[in-house]
Amino acid sequence: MTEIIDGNEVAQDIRNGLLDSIETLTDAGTTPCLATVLMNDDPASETYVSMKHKDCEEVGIATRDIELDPDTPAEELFDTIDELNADPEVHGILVQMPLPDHVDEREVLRSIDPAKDVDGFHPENVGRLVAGNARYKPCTPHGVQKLLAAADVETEGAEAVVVGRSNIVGKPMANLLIQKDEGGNATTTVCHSRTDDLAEKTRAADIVIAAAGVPEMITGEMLSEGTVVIDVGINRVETDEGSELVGDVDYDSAKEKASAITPVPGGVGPMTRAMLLWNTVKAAGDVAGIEVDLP
Ligand SMILES: Nc1nc2c(c(=O)[nH]1)N[C@@H](CN(C=O)c1ccc(C(=O)N[C@@H](CCC(=O)O)C(=O)O)cc1)CN2
Repeated sequence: MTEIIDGNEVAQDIRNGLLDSIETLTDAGTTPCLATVLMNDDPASETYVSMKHKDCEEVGIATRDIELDPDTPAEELFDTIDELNADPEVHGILVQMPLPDHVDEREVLRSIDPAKDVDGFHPENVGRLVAGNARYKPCTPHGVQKLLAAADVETEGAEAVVVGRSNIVGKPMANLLIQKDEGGNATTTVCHSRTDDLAEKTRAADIVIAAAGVPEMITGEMLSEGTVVIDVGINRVETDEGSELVGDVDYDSAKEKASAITPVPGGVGPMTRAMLLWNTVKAAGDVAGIEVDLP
């Protein structure tokens, strides 16, 4: 029987597990607060940002919602970030990706105060992660670790294959998997568009994490019996019946081989949002000097 790892359920557990810490912080005068900056008019990004606000509202995290027209000069975005950096009531800042072409994404990430960088994308935070001293684990890979733990998947000693080498998912995911921590100690291979014989690599894996951004590219015949399959892809594709969300895994054929698999939607996506709340509560705890209990 293949286990379907329910991301909505695990994310709800994470949100519930944050409630006491949020209450403690709020009672001590530090209500955790997340500021989001949206500078694109992609409907998917708008959906993600509004879901993040709804999640915050559900658990008692305050929010600031900043929307900039995609044509806004980059300087205005930097001024906005400077203001949020200086605002003592804001603990976490998230600039929704992607950004318009005229804005240098790296410069934007560098301009966020690393202590408020709840995405974990600032070079200082990337460096800390790689060095095994993470301040904030990036939300999607951290969410994947929580999903694996919820499904009792042992990473220690496992052969893990990460398909994709993005800065948001592939690279930090591989880094977390090789750390000497819980959810790490895996023998990890990173595959990408130049990998020779991808199927050979995925067939040798105990855990496959698909994060290539290519709809349904990992099929059942690329997997061995009993593989754990985590699908990070979120691709909107047009079908005869209209548009549909699919992952980077061909769910039906992969499910035939997998011992456990995440669906899309309802797998990794909700966890990305839950771990953002986690990082925001951590950020507020650090500011308040209160050691919060994190689930
Ligand atoms: N600053 C950031 N930008 C982006 C990130 C990020 O981590 N930080 N990741 C992705 C998108 N993303 C977060 O913003 C994200 C994607 C999907 C979901 C989600 O909940 N998906 C649902 C389905 C939602 C739907 O119906 O469309 C699911 O999978 O069940 C949340 C966050 C790019 N940008």
